[in-house]
Amino acid sequence: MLNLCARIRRPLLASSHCSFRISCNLNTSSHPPQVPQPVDNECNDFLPWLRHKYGAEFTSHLSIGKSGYGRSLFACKPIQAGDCMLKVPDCLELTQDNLPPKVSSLLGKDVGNKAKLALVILLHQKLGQASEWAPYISCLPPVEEMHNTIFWSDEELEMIKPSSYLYNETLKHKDQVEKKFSSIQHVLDNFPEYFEHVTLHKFKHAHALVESRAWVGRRSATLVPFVEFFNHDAFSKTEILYDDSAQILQYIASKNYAPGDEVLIKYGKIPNAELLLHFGFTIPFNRYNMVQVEINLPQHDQLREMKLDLLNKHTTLPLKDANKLHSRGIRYMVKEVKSSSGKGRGIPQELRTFARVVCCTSPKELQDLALEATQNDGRLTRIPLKNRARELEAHQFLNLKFNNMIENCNAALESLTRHSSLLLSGNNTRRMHLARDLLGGELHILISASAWLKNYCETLKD
Ligand SMILES: C[S@@+](CC[C@H](N)C(=O)[O-])C[C@H]1O[C@@H](n2cnc3c(N)ncnc32)[C@H](O)[C@@H]1O
Repeated sequence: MLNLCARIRRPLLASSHCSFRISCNLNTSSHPPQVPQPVDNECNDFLPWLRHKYGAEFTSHLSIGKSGYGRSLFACKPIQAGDCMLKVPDCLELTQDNLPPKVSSLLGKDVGNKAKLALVILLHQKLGQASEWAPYISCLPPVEEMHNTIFWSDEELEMIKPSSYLYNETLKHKDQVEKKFSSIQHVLDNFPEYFEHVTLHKFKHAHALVESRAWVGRRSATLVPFVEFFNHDAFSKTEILYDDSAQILQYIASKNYAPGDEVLIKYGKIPNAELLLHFGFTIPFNRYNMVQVEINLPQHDQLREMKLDLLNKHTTLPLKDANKLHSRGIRYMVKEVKSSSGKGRGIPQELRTFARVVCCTSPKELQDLALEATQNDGRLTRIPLKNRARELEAHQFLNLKFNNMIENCNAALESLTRHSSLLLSGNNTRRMHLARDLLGGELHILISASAWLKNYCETLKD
């Protein structure tokens, strides 16, 4: 997996799950909502079920309604900053432990938490009204309402091709889910009473439900009815704390809410590519966006081996496996560069190092770089190349790369605009907007990086 994924490895909703004691002023008396909530008739059975199962106080501060993001949680009475809006005991979780032991025992060690939780969903779907979780299971969105890129057709995926990270991750993800399905096939066959008619398509749906709704529990992935109706706001400061001794998750308001206000939480610092992959949505002007830049050492470069060797010895890049570089190039994640004349934060130092090495034309230059690295902290080209012409060339090389990406992105966005009138189905239109949001965000980053590089090159010409 790329760094991007590793860093925010919580496609399951990020829970703080920290050991923390806090005194809460959760009022345990049951109040009916003081203001009408946006109506959600499909949840008619769910709230009474929830209150019956977990007590009326569970929903004393928040209630379910409809928002522009699907179902959402709304304040049903005034909430002050610092109030505990919701207390969730461990017992409210649906986990892999809900699989019958005879099913679990047949699952191989290679079957992960998410696949197991997907099986839990499938099992309860099959049980229908006989399942004690039926009111909750029936509230889960159907596949037609999900836009995670794993569900996009080849044609739809073409729209996001210039976003090489998302495009490649989607293909990888599809492949992984298919492999997971193969690894549980024998279990599905063995227990038709639970899993009859479970197809790859149904498994993908259940798996995507887990990815977009489950929390990383202390032991495994967990689904938490009601809690999963929190939608994402990158600016939300709602605190999520875990009281170890009481084994209760607590949601602490960071601001005041009036009855009827939508209450959102922050899933994490998630760029649009990840939001689209795991949750099926994007946010405009997402400040966590990143673009993947993929570059390679030209095959015809006579100094290629020497350059590879140098990069392997003196960088902390994903260069450990030089074969990877041979075949696929190196991938860097680039963020927005805030100021075209500032320090260039956002263009990774390693990317500039790579460009400086690529542009060397003699063994002597490479040896000098190696010497400089050993004389300093062991890392390559921490300072600009002494040879200004070469420094200029390296950054022009990079800028060329960025400009090509800008062109591709622009062309894709133009094509989306041109074809928008031809797209008739609802999903297509929605996905086209998502693709536009994604590419628009990436274009913004590429332009900012290119502006910085252009400016830097100008300073070298002075
Ligand atoms: C954990 S669920 C939240 C409840 C969900 N809205 C529902 O109707 O069940 C996550 C899903 O909600 C939607 N969602 C959450 N935050 C969103 C946002 N800021 N913009 C658009 N969709 C959002 C996405 O479909 C996402 O996969």
